[in-house]
Amino acid sequence: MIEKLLVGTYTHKNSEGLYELELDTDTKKLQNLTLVGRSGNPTYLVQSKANKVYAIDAESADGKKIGGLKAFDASTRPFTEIGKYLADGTSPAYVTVDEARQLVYTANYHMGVVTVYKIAADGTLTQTDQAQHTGNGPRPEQQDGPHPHFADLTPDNRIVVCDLGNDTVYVYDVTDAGKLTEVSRFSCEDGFGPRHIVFNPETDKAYLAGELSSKVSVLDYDRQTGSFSLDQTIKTIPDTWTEHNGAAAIRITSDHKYVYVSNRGFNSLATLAIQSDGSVKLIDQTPAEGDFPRDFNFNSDESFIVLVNQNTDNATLYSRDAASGKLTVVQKDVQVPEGVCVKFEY
Ligand SMILES: O=C1O[C@H](COP(=O)(O)O)[C@@H](O)[C@H](O)[C@H]1O
Repeated sequence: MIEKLLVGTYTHKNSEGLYELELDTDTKKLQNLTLVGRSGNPTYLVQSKANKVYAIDAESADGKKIGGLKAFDASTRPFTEIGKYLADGTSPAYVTVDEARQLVYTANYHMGVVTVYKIAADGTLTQTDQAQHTGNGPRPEQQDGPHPHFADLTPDNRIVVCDLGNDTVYVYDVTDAGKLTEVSRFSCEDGFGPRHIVFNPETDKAYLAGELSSKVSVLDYDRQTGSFSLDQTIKTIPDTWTEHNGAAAIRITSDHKYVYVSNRGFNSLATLAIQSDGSVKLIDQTPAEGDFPRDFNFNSDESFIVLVNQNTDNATLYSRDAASGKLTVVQKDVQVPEGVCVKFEY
């Protein structure tokens, strides 16, 4: 069977935007890398059920940076651009679609804002709200101000935002019209650097990746109050690793047995087994087969993982044993320029 996936990239070197790759699950091979959409630094992307793709876009006008989103109709090859939503300043780091409310959320790391857009019937966007974060953290270089890195849905359809810059996880209510109201704030330990979060919607346990600390915290999400409390925190790298590491993507399997985290520095995928009480145990580290694995994702039945290494311009394909969680490298050195986001297509 052929499954298709989209790769978001930086366009600092040889990349020109958004790429499509095929995974042949019979031959266990990634193949046919194709440029499908031109965009500046499309570091994150999302495909809607209506087959539109919203990707980060960074451009410049009159020598100044402008950043935001590009919208594409993904039913053609290459994609057809249907809209561009740019504002002064640096581009966001994350984008997602809220299908139920027909909204799009972005988290802008550099500008410290969360932005909401309404999706029109033709897939184009209109901005409906923006929340400006404030504050900072103890690490002067990376926590000089607020840096929202992630904005996505909770299991009960609120919005959770991970702010790496001020060590805070925010929960917002959102109306169908796309207006935000803050519900709660969870403070991480100093210097944790919350980056991305995933949930088990059956237990309302949340697994929060800390980029700056190379840690995962297990949180309890309370639907009554829309707030988090802390259960457990563990490292995603060995205590003996003293060089730089930044935890990046975190993904949970649909059977809620395993969480995987990419380690940029200690170039690996950490496998965390979820115990019966929802806590996690670090059981394995599988080499990334490249440098700076910023993102990875599962194919449809989660028997494979595709990972992209930003600095070595390559993707690695793993087969995954669902029972043990074990990953086996089946292909490496697949050329993908400056890959930073991996999304399998519907
Ligand atoms: O993971 C990271 O993301 C931030 C935000 O990405 P950007 O493309 O919006 O700059 C990045 O600055 C940081 O270096 C990196 O570790």
